[in-house]
Amino acid sequence: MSAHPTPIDAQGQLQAEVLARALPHMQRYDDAIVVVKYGGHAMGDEAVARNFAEDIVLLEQSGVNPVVVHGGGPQIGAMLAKLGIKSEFAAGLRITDKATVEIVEMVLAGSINKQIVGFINEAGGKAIGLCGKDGNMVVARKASRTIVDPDSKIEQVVDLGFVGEPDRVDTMVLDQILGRELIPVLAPVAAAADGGTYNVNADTFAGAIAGALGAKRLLMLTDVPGVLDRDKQLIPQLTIAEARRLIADGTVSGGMIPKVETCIYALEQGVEGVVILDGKVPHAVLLELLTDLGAGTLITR
Ligand SMILES: Nc1ncnc2c1ncn2[C@@H]1O[C@H](COP(=O)(O)OP(=O)(O)O)[C@@H](O)[C@H]1O
Ligand SMILES: CC(=O)N[C@@H](CCC(=O)OP(=O)(O)O)C(=O)O
Repeated sequence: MSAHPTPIDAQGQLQAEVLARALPHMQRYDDAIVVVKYGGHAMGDEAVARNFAEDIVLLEQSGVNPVVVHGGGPQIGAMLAKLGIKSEFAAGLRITDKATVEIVEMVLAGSINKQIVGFINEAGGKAIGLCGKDGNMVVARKASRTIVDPDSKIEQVVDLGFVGEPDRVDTMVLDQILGRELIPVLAPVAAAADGGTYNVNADTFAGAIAGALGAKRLLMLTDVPGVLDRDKQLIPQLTIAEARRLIADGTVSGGMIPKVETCIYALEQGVEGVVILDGKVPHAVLLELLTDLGAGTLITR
C-alpha cells in the first residue's frame, strides 16, 4: 500500500491531468524520429540547457527517438575573439579560413557537443556525441554564395572558404544507435570528399539529417518565439507557399532566411512538420510535442 503523507491536493490532481493529456501526443510520436536543432543562442542559460536535456530524456523514455543537432555560433565567435581571429559573415554564413575551421571543429565537436552530452547523461539519458565526420555520416561539398552590393547592385560570388553544404548523408551509424535507448547528439562539422573538414550551418545540417532519416518532426530551437509578421506578432502556422512569400516580401530576413529555407527543404524531403520555436522558454520541446498548446510556428506542406 502506498502511503500519502498528505491528502492529494489540487496541484497533484492538476499534474496528473497534464500527464494524462500527454498520452495521445505520446502515442502519435511513438517510435517516430524527431530531430531537434538546438541553436547557440538558445543554449546560453545553463538552467534552460538542463531543462532541454530533461525534455530530450523524457521524449526518449516515452518512446520517441530524438536526434539532437546543435549549433554554437555565438560560442565560436567568443573563442575566435579570445584568440584574436577576425570573423566575418556573408549571407548568414561564417567565412571560414584554415585557422577558423580548426576552432569551429574544436568548439562544436569538442566543448559544446560534450557539454550537451553531459547534461543529457546527468538527466538520466545515454547520449552519444558525434559529428558529420563520424562514420562518414555527412559528406559536404564546398559552398559559395552570390551577394548583391546594396549600393552598386553588382552581384559578387563570395568564397566562403571551408564552408560546406551537405552532399551525401549516410544514416548507417544513426540507424545503429536509434531505438536502443541511445540519444545521438550531432555537431554540424562535415567531412570533405578529400578527407578535409567543412563547417556547415547547423540549420542546414539539421535539415539534411531530418530529411535523410525521414523524421516525423524537425524542431528548430532559436531565440525568438517563431516566425514573426511585420507587426512582430507570432505566426502560428504557415504552408510552404506562405513561407516563400514571407521571404520574397522581406518579412523574413537575416538568420531567419536559412532557417525557413531549411524547413522548406526538410518538408520537401518528406518530414511531416517543422516547427520554429523559442528554445529559451523552459521545456519548449515538451510544450510543443506533448501538450495541446504547441509552441512557435508550425510549417507544413
Ligand atoms: N520574420 C522574422 N521572424 C522572426 N525572426 C526573424 C524574422 N526575420 C528575421 N529574424 C531574425 O532571425 C533571427 C534568428 O536567426 P539566427 O540568429 O540565425 O538564429 P540561431 O542562432 O538560433 O540559428 C532572430 O533573432 C531575428 O533577429
Ligand atoms: C557556416 C556557418 O556559418 N557555420 C556556423 C556553425 C554553427 C551554427 O550554425 O550555430 P547556430 O545554430 O548557433 O547559429 C558558424 O560557424 O557559426
